[in-house]
Amino acid sequence: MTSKHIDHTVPLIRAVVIHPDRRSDSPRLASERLEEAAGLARALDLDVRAEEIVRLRSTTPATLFGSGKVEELAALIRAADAEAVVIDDDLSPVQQRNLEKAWEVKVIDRTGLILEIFGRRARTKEGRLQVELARLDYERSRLVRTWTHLERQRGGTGSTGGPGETQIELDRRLIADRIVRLKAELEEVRRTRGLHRKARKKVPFPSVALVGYTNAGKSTLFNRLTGSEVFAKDLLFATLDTTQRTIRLPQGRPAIIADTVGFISDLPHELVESFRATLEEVGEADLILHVRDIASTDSDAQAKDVEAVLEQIPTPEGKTRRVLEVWNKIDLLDADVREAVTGQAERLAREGKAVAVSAWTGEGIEPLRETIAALIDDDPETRLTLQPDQGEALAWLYENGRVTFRDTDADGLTHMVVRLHPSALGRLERLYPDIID
Ligand SMILES: Nc1nc2c(ncn2[C@@H]2O[C@H](COP(=O)(O)OP(=O)(O)OP(=O)(O)O)[C@@H](O)[C@H]2O)c(=O)[nH]1
Ligand SMILES: [Mg+2]
Repeated sequence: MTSKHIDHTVPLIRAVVIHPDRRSDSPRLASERLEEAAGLARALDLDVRAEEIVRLRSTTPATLFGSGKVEELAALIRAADAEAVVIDDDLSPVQQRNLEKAWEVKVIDRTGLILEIFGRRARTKEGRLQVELARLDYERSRLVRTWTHLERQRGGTGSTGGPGETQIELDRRLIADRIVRLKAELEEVRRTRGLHRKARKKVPFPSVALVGYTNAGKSTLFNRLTGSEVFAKDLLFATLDTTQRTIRLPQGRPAIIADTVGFISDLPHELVESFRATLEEVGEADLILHVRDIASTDSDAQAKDVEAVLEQIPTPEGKTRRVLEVWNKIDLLDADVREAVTGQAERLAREGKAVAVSAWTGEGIEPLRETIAALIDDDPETRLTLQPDQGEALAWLYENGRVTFRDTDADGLTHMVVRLHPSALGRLERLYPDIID
């Protein structure tokens, strides 16, 4: 008899990933999409044994694929000795259950997969609540057992059959109750965070938000710009929670920079909804850095997806949205392509539209910092006159603004022109009202 103490490592769940190719609805290459789906599966620690693209000319309501295809895939699934199948599409609860029955494996669809990944990655209280809410929303509509059940059941007693009617009703009520409680809790967390945000607004620093497709290199760039070590990995949705740091831009000007959750095509609406608060924060940034993996063959389609999400985020009143594209990973490009890309970026950089960098090697980071500084440095100039004894105000101005002119006249009066963020100007008016011309 083997002792259960010998092996503590849980073997990875063996899986097959299937991308139903509908062709008409997306210009993306099916192979790119399949690769991405496999990446998502691996992000959930699945052992991807086989990957398959299935052309879908029409959909079968009961099983998505036609019966011949279902059988064909059954053979593939058996050959791979798979325990789970990922369908890179939305499945109705009925389709999901029928496929599970036909293949005798756990079946998970794209939304379910993304929700599971988010569930594992969430670290902050708000992140966890957001994901939990999104997951309940998804579950409510289908009432199927979630992934975690499968993991718990592994090696267990096996299936006990579908839940009965009363069980489903009970589940439904439990979910509804839980949603109400979660919403209240989330509201409370956000309320306190809202207060924090207001407190932060008093800091006269412009804010920069990093956004982009998952795996584009946001966290790597964040680390490069801030000298910190946020978790960055070749893993889809490595980052879920927003991290903020203060950076010094050229001329010593400070800015707050935020790393955020990545986007993906067909982001489940449940998630967009529950991450609304995070996205709203992005909308409030003075500058959005759209980080793109320029070496990916899917780069343009990814950019369009990100832009589509950005469009849904409201811009606060009186603010114009400013987006700078950061073309990342140029180190991965072949010399000739790279030259063309950097040349194009240089032309766009003059208009403050794009900068080509490698967050990995550091190439292009200095020009990026300068472009960021130039873009957020459009604070109005304020003319000031300081009395000889106002050294404290002088220090304050250097600390909180950018001095563009300073001259002391024969009477000892110091005349200055200082660029000040509106909130800094507000503070200045309260602190030293007499020095503004
Ligand atoms: N070669 C190369 N790899 C890079 C570069 N920037 C990032 N990477 C790699 O790309 C992968 C993803 O990087 P992350 O910084 O985690 O990407 P992210 O956008 O934060 O991803 P999520 O948080 O998952 O949305 C990691 O393996 C990085 O090492 C780059 O400039 N060049
Ligand atoms: Mg990240």
